[in-house]
Amino acid sequence: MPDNPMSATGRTAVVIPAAGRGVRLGHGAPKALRLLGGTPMLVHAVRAVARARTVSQVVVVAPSDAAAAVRTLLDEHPLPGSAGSTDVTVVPGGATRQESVALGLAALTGDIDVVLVHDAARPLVPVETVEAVAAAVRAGAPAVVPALPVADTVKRIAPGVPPGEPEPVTDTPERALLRAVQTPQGFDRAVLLKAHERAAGAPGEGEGATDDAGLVERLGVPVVLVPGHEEAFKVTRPLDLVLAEAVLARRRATDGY
Ligand SMILES: Nc1ccn([C@@H]2O[C@H](COP(=O)(O)OP(=O)(O)OP(=O)(O)O)[C@@H](O)[C@H]2O)c(=O)n1
Ligand SMILES: C[C@](O)(CO)[C@H](O)COP(=O)(O)O
Repeated sequence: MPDNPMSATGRTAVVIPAAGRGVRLGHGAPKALRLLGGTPMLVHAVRAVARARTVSQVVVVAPSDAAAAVRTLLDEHPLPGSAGSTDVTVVPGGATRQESVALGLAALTGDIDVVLVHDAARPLVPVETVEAVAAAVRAGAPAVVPALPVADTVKRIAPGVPPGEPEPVTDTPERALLRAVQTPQGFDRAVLLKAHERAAGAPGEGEGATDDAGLVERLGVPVVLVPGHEEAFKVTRPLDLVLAEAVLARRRATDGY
């Protein structure tokens, strides 16, 4: 039986780039292996996406020197309930997020036609967000991104200012037209593969793209936004970890999470 009623053929996979060092979070193990509520952040992220009924394969992209350790870690934390049937593959990552995602894409099984890319650093994404992104791709959008309005006013600055120098402002984009984007970002598999192949194919092609949708935009393929979720925030700096611990404690107390 297909994993989603909208698809007669393909299945949905999630690639989880987890090969970053977590420099901005500070010293310690690679960020994905840092504990959140006593459990590695990566385990939370895998559970979060595998909870989605539509997801049948998860590819974890591990730090290149820790792929075997990550495999062991995931075996020690089996997926609960019906998520237990999800196929979880581990591959070694690359030097950049973009390279790591490309390595994850190479490990997808042949029958996958919808791919979500989800940061291990967003361990608390609600299952509803994962399902909404996958459903929008299944409904025909080639690239779907969860996003939230921006709370701060954003300034653009001139490039090339040395660190420590005052940064000259060039303009103030209209805030109502800005969105902060999250993951999982969802794609038609062929579109995402083409975007990554183009980025890897020529020097400078993928430069400056900080997310996968940015690479797809460079192909001229339309990208659409769906509502993101405040709890899908990225654990980047130490204060984010404090917030993540608080959200997790609340879920455990109120939802039996
Ligand atoms: N070479 C890399 C770099 C990043 N990532 C992953 O991409 C996601 C988003 O990256 P980020 O939050 O920037 O993580 P880090 O690169 O670890 O953070 P930092 O820049 O502070 O070192 C994370 O899940 C991270 O593990 C990856 O798979 N491979
Ligand atoms: C993909 C992303 O999470 C979307 O907001 C973000 O661009 C990743 O940036 P990072 O600097 O690699 O954390």
